[in-house]
Amino acid sequence: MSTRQRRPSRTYRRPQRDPVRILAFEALRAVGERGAYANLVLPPLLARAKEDGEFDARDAALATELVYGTLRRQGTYDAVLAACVDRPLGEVDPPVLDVLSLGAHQLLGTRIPSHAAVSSSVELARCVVGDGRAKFVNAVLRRVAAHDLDDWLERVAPPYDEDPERHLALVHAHPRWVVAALWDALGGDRAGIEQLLAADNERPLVTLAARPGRSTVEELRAEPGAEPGRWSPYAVRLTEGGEPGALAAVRDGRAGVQDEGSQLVALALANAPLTGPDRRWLDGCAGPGGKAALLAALAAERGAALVAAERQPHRARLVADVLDGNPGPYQVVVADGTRPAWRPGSFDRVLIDVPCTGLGALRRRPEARWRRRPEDLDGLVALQRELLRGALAAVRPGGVVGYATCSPHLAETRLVVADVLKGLAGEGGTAVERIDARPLLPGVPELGPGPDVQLWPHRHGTDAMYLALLRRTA
Ligand SMILES: C[S@@+](CC[C@H](N)C(=O)[O-])C[C@H]1O[C@@H](n2cnc3c(N)ncnc32)[C@H](O)[C@@H]1O
Repeated sequence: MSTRQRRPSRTYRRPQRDPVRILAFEALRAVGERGAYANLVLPPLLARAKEDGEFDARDAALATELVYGTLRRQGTYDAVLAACVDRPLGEVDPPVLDVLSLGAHQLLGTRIPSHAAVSSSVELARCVVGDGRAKFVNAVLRRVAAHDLDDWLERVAPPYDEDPERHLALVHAHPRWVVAALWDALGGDRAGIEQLLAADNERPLVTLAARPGRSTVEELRAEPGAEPGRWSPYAVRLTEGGEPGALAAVRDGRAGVQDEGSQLVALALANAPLTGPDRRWLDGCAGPGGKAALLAALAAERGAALVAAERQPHRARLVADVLDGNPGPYQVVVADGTRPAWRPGSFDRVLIDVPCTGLGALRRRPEARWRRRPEDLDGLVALQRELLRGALAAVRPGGVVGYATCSPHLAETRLVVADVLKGLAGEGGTAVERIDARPLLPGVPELGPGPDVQLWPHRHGTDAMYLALLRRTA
């Protein structure tokens, strides 16, 4: 018999499974690995967790905050993590990096106590990437936990006076090129751009639009915490959150979830002065159909009909769903606005809400700022010009076109309009005059020098929508 004493083996402890953090990790993986959108990935994951009885409302709120916060501040957390990892972050396995980012957010962006943030991240790592890498996660997050966010920003961001754009990029978690583009569009001093960048990091209230003739603001205000919007007569803001999809009016399509900026764009186009008949309206980039639904309802009140055109068949189907039940005539068509399926001069009013970088809607798409590249602009701007030319061909002389983007990037807003108008002037055919859009957004202050309008999250509480109104004169 051996006389050797056996060392007591360390008893293996199973990792603690935390459904909230596992779900947040799954959502981050879907966004990072499959290019999914957090606002689309998260709701079905949350619904399943609730159905399985794993989640209550507080768990859902925490999971949402962890996913949105981690994605939104990714650039800042990457800079902090890079200072705590002894190899380039690109060499860290993406799932491990997701665990680290989630941990960094809990440590630096929430009130979760440091010990709980580290230990829950280590347990998560044990569940999803294994015990070996959990040790690495533990070591890195302990380094992160040594400082608070302000301390870290002083360490990783250059002083403002040395490099203002990089400073703001790290402090407010935006890519540098986005800071530069937003600042160009906004103009002004440091205070304005800081307010805008900070507003981009706030989750907006859910806003509903009561579609005229189908539901009323009074009906929607019966919801707990519902308040009238700030600018649109059809808007209701849900100040206590909740699930808008559960509301009967939203479920039946009589109301929709729609930012007030989008409502204002549709309203301004609908109210822009024109000469001659006002019966045929076109939404040339209609999918998924938010503005088309408001326009179709307004058109119905005035005895006009809306054609809603969309190039992608699956998005055209979404438009058809949204318009179903509209009280007046409408048609949904799959059509490419650069090669119109209608005769020139067919419409009295045309909205062209073009595909864009979406830099005006960063509040609701937390990952978008990191995914977009400045190179994306080339293709988008070329398409935007083509679509605006197509819209001007589609409207009859005397009719109006609204050119809208949910980006304030000057290359997508003023420069597109200026380029197209310059081109038309050289051609000597179609003639266009600009309409001052500002009086068509009554009561809304600080819309810019005109004649176009630019809304801003920090000034108006809306997405940064842009609208130029053009009337064909020949
Ligand atoms: C910014 S979204 C429009 C949002 C929509 N107006 C709303 O309020 O729900 C732009 C839409 O234009 C569509 N699109 C892109 N290229 C197009 C084209 N050449 N012709 C028509 N639609 C196009 C995209 O598929 C996308 O659905």
